[in-house]
Amino acid sequence: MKKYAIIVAGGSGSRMQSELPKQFLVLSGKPILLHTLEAFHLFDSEMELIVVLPETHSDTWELLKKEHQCNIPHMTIQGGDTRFDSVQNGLSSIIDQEGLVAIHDGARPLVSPQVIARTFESAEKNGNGIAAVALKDSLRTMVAGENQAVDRSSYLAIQTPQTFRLDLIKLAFDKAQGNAFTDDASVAEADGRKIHLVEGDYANIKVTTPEDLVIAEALLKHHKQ
Ligand SMILES: Nc1ccn([C@@H]2O[C@H](COP(=O)(O)OP(=O)(O)OP(=O)(O)O)[C@@H](O)[C@H]2O)c(=O)n1
Ligand SMILES: C[C@](O)(CO)[C@H](O)COP(=O)(O)O
Repeated sequence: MKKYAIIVAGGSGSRMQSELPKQFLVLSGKPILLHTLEAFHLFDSEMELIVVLPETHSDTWELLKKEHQCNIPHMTIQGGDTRFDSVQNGLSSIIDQEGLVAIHDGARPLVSPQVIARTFESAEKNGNGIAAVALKDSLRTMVAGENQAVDRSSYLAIQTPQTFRLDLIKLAFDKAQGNAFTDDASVAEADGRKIHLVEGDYANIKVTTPEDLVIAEALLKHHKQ
């Protein structure tokens, strides 16, 4: 089946508190977004890659691509106000109804070929494949201003890629009410789909706050050894 990847990099990175959106920051000699793009190209050089960018930063990406001699073929499109809107723009750019599409955060540069493969295998078999890992910390819930322990084995941390049969995820996004979904599995679930989890990877972090830059840089160096 034909494979696509939508790499969403349309955010402003407000929690990173950096003027330049975090996906363009350089780690281990390359912009975060370029590490992410390379991970998908390395997994399958035939896959169609779509990069979603902030409205105000298509020039930034063009300059970075030149500077880092990026020759990976990919299409770029404009993002929206929320992650949901950016994914929807990405999906609308795909004319095909048949195929599989991985949706991945541009801010997760450490995704491995094994994790990408697991999500595609599950999507081919079950309609979707969502990367997830067990929690390492204990959890508490807030109830009426008070906190109380919960059983952490009842919860999982959800990552990307989140990979789907193209027709199913396009339909789910078209039917979705509002844009407050924090991930794509929730959109598919709201359309009545059973969600199929596959093993993610603790190294597949989402670069979100400043200390994540230090962790991601160390992991990237370690991966290249
Ligand atoms: N309107 C948006 C918002 C987010 N994203 C992308 O979705 C991924 C996960 O979002 P997050 O880590 O929250 O990124 P930001 O929204 O940029 O960060 P923040 O919430 O700190 O502002 C990122 O790769 C981000 O670029 C997007 O494509 N379009
Ligand atoms: C999609 C995601 O990375 C799965 O963990 C996450 O939900 C994105 O959340 P954010 O608030 O947009 O960073």
